[in-house]
This record gives sequence, C-alpha cells and structure tokens, in this order.
Amino acid sequence: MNIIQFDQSKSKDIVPIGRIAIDFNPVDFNKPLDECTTFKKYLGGSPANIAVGMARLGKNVGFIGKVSDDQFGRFVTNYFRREGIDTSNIAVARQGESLGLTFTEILSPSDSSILMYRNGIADLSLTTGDINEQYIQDAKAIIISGTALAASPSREAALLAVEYAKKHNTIVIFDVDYRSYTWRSQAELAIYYSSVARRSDIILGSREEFNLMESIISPKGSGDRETADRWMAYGNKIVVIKHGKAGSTAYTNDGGVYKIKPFPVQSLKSFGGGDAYASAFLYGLMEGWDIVDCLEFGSGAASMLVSAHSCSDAMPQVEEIREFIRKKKEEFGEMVARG
Ligand SMILES: Nc1ncnc2c1ncn2[C@@H]1O[C@H](COP(=O)(O)OP(=O)(O)O)[C@@H](O)[C@H]1O
Ligand SMILES: O=C(O)C[C@@H](O)[C@H](O)C(=O)COP(=O)(O)O
Repeated sequence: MNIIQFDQSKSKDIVPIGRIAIDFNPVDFNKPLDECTTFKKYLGGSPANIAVGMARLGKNVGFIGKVSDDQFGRFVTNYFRREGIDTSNIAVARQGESLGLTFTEILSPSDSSILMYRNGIADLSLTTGDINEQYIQDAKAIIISGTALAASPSREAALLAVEYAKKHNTIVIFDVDYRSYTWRSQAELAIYYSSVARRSDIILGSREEFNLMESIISPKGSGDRETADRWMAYGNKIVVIKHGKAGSTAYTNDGGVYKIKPFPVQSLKSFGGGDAYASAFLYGLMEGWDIVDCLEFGSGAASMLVSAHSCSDAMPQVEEIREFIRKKKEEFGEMVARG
C-alpha cells in the first residue's frame, strides 16, 4: 500500500508555494563571481524550479506566488505558461517590489555559492488574500518552500495555505529550503520551520537545513534517525534527508529506511540537485512507486542537474532520467540497497 494516499479526485497534481526568481549563472565559471563578466539568465527559485521539474515529468502543476510588475516578472510568468504550468494564482506586486535575482558563483565543480538580491522582494509580499482556498482544495498536494516563511506577509500566507490543505485532505510537502537572506534570526527560522514541519506529511531537506530547523529542540544537532523519528512523531509519513554528494536517505513511518549513493557524474556546480531531486522523487510518489524507486529517480535527476549549467532549463523528462539511470547502473551497478 502506498505510504501517501493522494486524493485522485483533485484536478491539479501539485502546487508549489513560494518564490519565482531568476538565476544568473556565469558562463565564464570556475572563478570568483567578481571576476565573471558573462551570465546566462534562467528561471530560478527552488519552488519554481520544482514546478518546472514536475511539469517536465508530465504532472498537472499550479503555483501560488507573487512576481514583479516588470519585464522580469513577465519573463518568469511566460516561462511557466510555455511549460504548461497554471499561472492563474500568480499575483503581480503593484508597489514596485522586485523579482528575486540570484547571481551564482561557481568556483569549481564542488564549490559554489549564491548571491541573492532580495530587498523589497515581490515573493515575500504574498498575502493571505492571495491564497485561494478552492485552488488548494483542487490540488493533490502543495509544497511549502521554507523561504516563504522568512518574512510577513508571505509567512502568514504560507501558514494559511497549510491550514487550507489540512482542511481539504491536500497533502502538505515541506521543502525546508534554507536561504540565509531575509531571515532575521535563527530562532525565528526554527520556530516557523518547525511549525510547518509539525503539520506536514512529507519533509525534504539537507542535513544542514534540518539542523537549523532543530536548533532549539536539539542545539547540538541530531543524527538522521533521531531527526526522522522526531518529525514522523508529528504525523509525517516520509522524511528525506539529503547529504549532498554523500547521497540521501528516506525514512518512512512504516519503519522503512532507504539509503542511496549519488550516481557518479562530472558535476559542473554543487547546486540545483535538490530541486531536481524533489521533482523526480515526488513524481515517483504520485505514480504510486515504491519508495526505493522514488529515491533512485530523484537521485538520478539530481545528478543530472548538478552536471548542467541551469537549475530549470535542464530539468529532464521521464525517459531521460530512466536512460541516465540505466547507463549509470550498467557502468557502476546499483546505487541503492534493494530488498
Ligand atoms: N556532486 C554530486 N554528484 C552527484 N549527485 C549529487 C552531487 N551533489 C549533489 N548531488 C545529488 O543532489 C542531491 C541534493 O543535493 P544537496 O546538496 O544535498 O541538496 P540541495 O541541493 O537541496 O542543497 C543529493 O542528495 C545528491 O543526490
Ligand atoms: O533557490 C533559489 O532562489 C536559487 C535557485 O534557483 C538555485 O538554482 C539554487 O540554489 C538551487 O537550489 P538547490 O536545488 O536546493 O541546490
């Protein structure tokens, strides 16, 4: 029996809630950002990347967010439309707010950082008035991106979306998604992250992100098992903990533990893996696959994205991930312990 029971009577498969931004990735990479002169513009923002990833995999995707009233806002909205993502619940900020701009620094294939311009940002001006109860009721699942909790009024809008989801049997997925910008204190972060994590059904995050969320209840940090048990005790059915190139582990509330090593690739950058991972893992879950197959699919997509220049344009289709995994298993064998 599937760990997660999605309500198949709902029209939309998934609705991420949070930022849509733009990534400017250096074309002349493998050097410090201040030495780069040429950039390629991509749609960005983790929840937006996940929306693109799941649309590429054929899912019926919506989105709740707010964009700037300018060319950048129109760029990202039109990009969504071309990908078949519903934009009816993407509001336009009318007080001069800007779209988030992320300048990425790719120092080496394993050493990257991101510089985010997020002052007066449109996505954090999302209000409770922008949250449509019927739209959430019509979705099998929503994804709350942690950064949407970083400031009001977006914070209250995201929390309202969770309440509507719980009211209407819409699955709540929490992508912890830590970005240091905008957060005023670690205590504030821990309070709001954990308030969503206590209401969610599935949590995905890196080990570092879980440590931040648990910094009040476990100041010295926790092991993965302790973390998983903690959040499953609140009703989460699945907890996925990612460890970068060391791989990832999925814990399920029926006692399952599934570890996977990453598929070896020549990485170009160290970011982007998480968004592809979430898209492909959740696709498998919505297809009713076993957790181990969801984990393998997510991990395969993640490896593809760390070896790509973008985090959105390069989101793969189902057959591309399948072929990637087939070739890697032919060469390197199983990456996940089966049976
Ligand atoms: N160098 C790498 N080679 C292959 N896969 C990678 C590499 N780095 C990350 N990944 C994959 O991307 C996933 C997510 O990366 P991680 O950095 O843990 O999360 P996030 O990107 O959300 O910060 C990892 O669990 C792994 O499957
Ligand atoms: O999250 C952002 O706003 C920037 C993203 O667009 C960027 O591609 C990135 O950092 C991806 O994050 P990850 O997939 O969690 O590594």
